[in-house]
Amino acid sequence: MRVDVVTIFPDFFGVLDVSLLGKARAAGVIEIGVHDLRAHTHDRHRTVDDTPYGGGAGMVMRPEPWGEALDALITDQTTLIVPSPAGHRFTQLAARELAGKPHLVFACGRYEGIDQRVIDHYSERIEVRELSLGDYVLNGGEVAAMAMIEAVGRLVPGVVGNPQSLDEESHEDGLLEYPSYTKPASWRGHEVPPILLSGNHAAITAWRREQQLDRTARIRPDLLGEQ
Ligand SMILES: Nc1cc(-c2ccc3ccn(Cc4ccc(CN5CCCCC5)cc4)c3c2)n[nH]1
Repeated sequence: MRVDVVTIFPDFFGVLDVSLLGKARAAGVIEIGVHDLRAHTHDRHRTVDDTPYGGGAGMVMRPEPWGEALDALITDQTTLIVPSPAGHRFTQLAARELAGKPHLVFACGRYEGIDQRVIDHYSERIEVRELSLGDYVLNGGEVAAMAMIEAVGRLVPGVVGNPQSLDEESHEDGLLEYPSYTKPASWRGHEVPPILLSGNHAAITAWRREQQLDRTARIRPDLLGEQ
């Protein structure tokens, strides 16, 4: 898989070299390119924003630099992802879908967002997904893109050491995960649930499923309704 990111803060993505994805990059499983949007401006002040038509607070990102930057990256194999507070909710299902794509390009906006015509233009040519990380407003798309790149990247075969662990984690089966414990068996008066020390794997599996259902009902009843 190849991932390209366009942003006015390219240094923000330096951390990808040290995280789990750093190993994936080194292994050649994932290629990540980070591109400075300002390299596609041609005025003295390298302007990427301007005032909104129709008035309103803040500034909007100009379409021309985006068009030049994205034209240099996009092919018919590309899925363009535009983080946005007004996007579809990014979920584990979306992460799984995106993990199967050959090429992702993340357009990280700032200010009050990107001129809508950029999304409209590329939607005529390739798959474009406006995706929200959650119901809160960030200052730009970079944090959202970083989260999405990590959630997607870890699902790409060869990135995570133990693929089975991916099957047992939260949201993979639509439920929250069961609680986990490790040594010591007793810690500050807190004991590990005895079932987990029993060696009875059928009973342990049943207990873990019950914990998933109980936790999901308590903490995320919406997930049960959506199933
Ligand atoms: N899940 C999530 C993703 C983001 C996200 C993603 C990308 C960008 C690019 C810019 N921002 C900041 C911002 C601030 C305020 C608004 C609202 N404003 C209302 C009036 C009309 C204009 C727009 C929109 C964008 C971004 C924020 N936040 N949260």
